[in-house]
Amino acid sequence: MGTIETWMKKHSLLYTGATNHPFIHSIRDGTIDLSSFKRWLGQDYIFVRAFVPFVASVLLKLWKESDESSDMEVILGGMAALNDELAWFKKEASKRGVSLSDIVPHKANIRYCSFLESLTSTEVEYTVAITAFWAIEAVYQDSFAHCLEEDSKTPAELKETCERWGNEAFGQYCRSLREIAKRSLEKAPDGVVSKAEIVFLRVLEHEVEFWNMSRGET
Ligand SMILES: Cc1ncc(CNC=O)c(N)n1
Repeated sequence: MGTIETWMKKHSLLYTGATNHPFIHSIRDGTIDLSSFKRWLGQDYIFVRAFVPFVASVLLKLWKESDESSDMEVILGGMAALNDELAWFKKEASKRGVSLSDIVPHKANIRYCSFLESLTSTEVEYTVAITAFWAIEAVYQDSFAHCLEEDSKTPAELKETCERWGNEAFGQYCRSLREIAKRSLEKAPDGVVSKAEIVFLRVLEHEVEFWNMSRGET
């Protein structure tokens, strides 16, 4: 059994907590209030701005540490998509009257962004960073895909947001990242695999905190 498959079984409660959070349920059942959505939008814009340099650091580690040449295209493609994503946040914010330049980062967001920054250190192995990258993307894919399911009551004005991360192409991209992480973990020494597992769990915890914050709970 693959390392990631094992982790998913072992930590399924936490993974489900991150991907079936009450914030996501409230989108899925149409009970979300607009203020929560706007809070999430502004905070996520700040997060994505910190995510870009993190992805750049993954590319740098790949170039230095990995011989798997096709991995670069996948990660570079992800980075290019973040360019569109930042433009989308700006458009969406202006449509909803959210001023992105006035957003004050929330504590949970600051903690998550600092965690990302800590992973950019040259001391952190490529295997560990690519595992985090996959987990961060996979949580959004699985979460927002729930909001697009057959029986969901996602409000029409939130469909576009859910499709951004819940669409099939993003799903395929996440499967590619998982495959890259899986192969890297297979070749890594036990100590690095252990570090990657801890980082995987930290990502899930940060994602749960991020949703809590978006609901206005912390
Ligand atoms: C908090 C959080 N986690 C994951 C993502 C998805 N990655 C890039 O958009 C995101 N936007 N925000």
